[in-house]
Amino acid sequence: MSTQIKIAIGADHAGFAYKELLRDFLTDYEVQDFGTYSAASVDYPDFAHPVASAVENGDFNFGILICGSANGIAISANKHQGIRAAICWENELASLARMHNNANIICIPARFVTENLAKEMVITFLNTAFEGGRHAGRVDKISC
Ligand SMILES: O=C(CO)[C@H](O)[C@H](O)[C@H](O)COP(=O)(O)O
Repeated sequence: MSTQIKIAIGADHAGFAYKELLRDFLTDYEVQDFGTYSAASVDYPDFAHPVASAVENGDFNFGILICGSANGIAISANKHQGIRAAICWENELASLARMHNNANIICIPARFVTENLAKEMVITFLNTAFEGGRHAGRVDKISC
């Protein structure tokens, strides 16, 4: 059952509409909204860091972050030791981010993907397992 999976979601103003959409779409999951709560201009690190911390400390299984390009949120989230945040703009990338990188946050570029693709990528991300094997040692080497 996917109901026990806890997801932290956050966005800046560029990702606000997609954040609202995805939060309401993920009815089978326990989702906590870390903001932003309007389309007013904000700074993406103010939302990326709380989501990353919440995943890093184990309170949430996965994070979803959304901004315009996804670069700012990914750069911010990946400052956290326990975070592997992957920018995805095709469904296969969402799958590979889990299978090969054991990514725990999906970063979505709202200005470059459709709403339907964002939904599809999130479902793929949440339902794809890490393959381990040859990828496990590589993932272990990421931390420095
Ligand atoms: O990654 C980003 C910044 O590095 C995001 O795309 C932001 O959403 C973007 O920079 C916001 O731009 P705006 O012109 O202030 O709307």
